[in-house]
Amino acid sequence: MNEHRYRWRNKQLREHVAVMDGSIAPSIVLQNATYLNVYMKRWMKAHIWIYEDRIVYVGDQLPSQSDETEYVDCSNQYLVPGYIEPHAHPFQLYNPHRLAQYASQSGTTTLINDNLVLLFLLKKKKAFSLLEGLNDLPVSLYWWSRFDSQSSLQNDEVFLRDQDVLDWLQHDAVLQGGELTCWPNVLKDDDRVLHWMQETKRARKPVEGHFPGASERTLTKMKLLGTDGDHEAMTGEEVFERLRLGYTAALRYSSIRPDLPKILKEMNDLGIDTYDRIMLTTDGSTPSFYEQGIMDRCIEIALENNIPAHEAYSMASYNAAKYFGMEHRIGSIGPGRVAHINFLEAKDQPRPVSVMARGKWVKGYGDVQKWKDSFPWAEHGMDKLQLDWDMTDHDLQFSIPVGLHMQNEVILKPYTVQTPPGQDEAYLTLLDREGKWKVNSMIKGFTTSLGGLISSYSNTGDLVLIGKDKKDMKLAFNRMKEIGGGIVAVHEGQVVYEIPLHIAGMMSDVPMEALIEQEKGLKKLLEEHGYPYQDPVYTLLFLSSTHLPFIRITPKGIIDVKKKEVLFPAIMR
Ligand SMILES: Nc1ncnc2[nH]cnc12
Repeated sequence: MNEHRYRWRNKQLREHVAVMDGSIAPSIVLQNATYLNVYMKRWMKAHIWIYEDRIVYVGDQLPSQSDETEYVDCSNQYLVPGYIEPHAHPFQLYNPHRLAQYASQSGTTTLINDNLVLLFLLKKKKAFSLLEGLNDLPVSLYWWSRFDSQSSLQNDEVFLRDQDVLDWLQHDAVLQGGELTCWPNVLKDDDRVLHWMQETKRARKPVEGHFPGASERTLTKMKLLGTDGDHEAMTGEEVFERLRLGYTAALRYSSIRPDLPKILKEMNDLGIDTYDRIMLTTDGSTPSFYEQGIMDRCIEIALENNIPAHEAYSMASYNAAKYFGMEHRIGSIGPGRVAHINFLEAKDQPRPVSVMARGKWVKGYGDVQKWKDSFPWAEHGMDKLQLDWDMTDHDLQFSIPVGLHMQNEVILKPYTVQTPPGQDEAYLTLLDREGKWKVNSMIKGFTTSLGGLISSYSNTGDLVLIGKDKKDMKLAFNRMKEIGGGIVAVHEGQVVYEIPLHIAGMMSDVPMEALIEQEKGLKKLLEEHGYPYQDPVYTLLFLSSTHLPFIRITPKGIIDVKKKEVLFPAIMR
């Protein structure tokens, strides 16, 4: 474990003190800086000394020793702590490495990431070595430990072994337990998850909820069971309730729920003016949503809604650091913290002109840290998808009378399928990526004309097939298999669009800017074929996710979410 990523060794701590004693020169001195002191909620002036990856001094002294020291005159800039994304899903077609690179350019230099995809794709040992490997970046990547698959698997009971979850919870890179997308089961009788929640608290780490539309009673009961935070408030009222009950509330601005402006207006109308337990999150937005920025964009929206600047910047830094019990390391400009610092031209312009991450320049001033172009995913067991089986016509026989009717990108209601399929109905198949089982149904509201679309990107990593033409659907499968995983669209016998996902069929390894264009192309194609909503990638992700109402297609079969009942089981191929 290269621990220095999560803690400094005694030798390093002694060096930091030696810088103060003047026997070692600091690496960088940020001179005449106006910086946000988040502890006292005020802008102050100081010289800030950096040594390697750490802030070692903030005050009016300059170092006696300074050969090799880089002096930076910050007199006409405003310095704020590096931004923290407290609730990242680093696999929405992008991968953790590319997301971190891209996020750092707009000042988000700490991300707390969902481990769900790692649970599906890697055994624990491999996952932990991936976490170490991802530490080659100057940003701070932390993780959370999931307690459920968020779907209904054939092997649900062995998806998460007790000891594995406990090992995840103990890991230095893991800062929280959850998110609790399985909260109804916990409330009912799932003592395994309840045990893991208690183990999380014993480790002095918070438990994150997932309580959309939850009543006061549910929020209270989940508090009694040990939940600390929730990011699902969609109104000012729902934020008020969470704060009143002692939750930390992350306000969301995401591709599927861009609620932040509305929430802030309603919070202002309700007279909420206590922000210490407020964070901001983009909650795993799909690539093109991030063109407008990440946490910097959330701060900008807060400033536009009259949130005091020192509060807005703290929401995206210090408040998150405190929530995770990490304020000794991240979230502020003070001695001892990791040198994540954003340099602004003005207090009301959160998009930094320069970014320092772990004491290295990653944007703007100085010799900018050159990112390694890509990450050795194959060495970490996440290579291209290799299927050793083929689809047959037998896979495309549809007899189930119940289909999934889209109410929006992600809410699905059951309906009685029509024969022959109606204009806005399409065949829907979920195929096991190992080729063992299949589930056939219909989907209403996804497309009115597209011959075939396949996606190896899904909640469980199994293959989602949608289309109006069975030949096109098979062609899409063959092309996806040929390119080693991805999203492929076929129409009238031709491949009309594809997004390669060469990291285990789930993630792309192209730079974010290119991926954003690829996603835009997919959205345009699907719009031309009658997809009526804004976020098709989320539709593909959540078709098999049982944390959303009302009906899902999952590895176990067609599931009634509320009743947790298998309406039509998966069939072995
Ligand atoms: N619960 C979830 N799982 C995966 N990705 C998500 N993006 C937003 N919520 C998510």
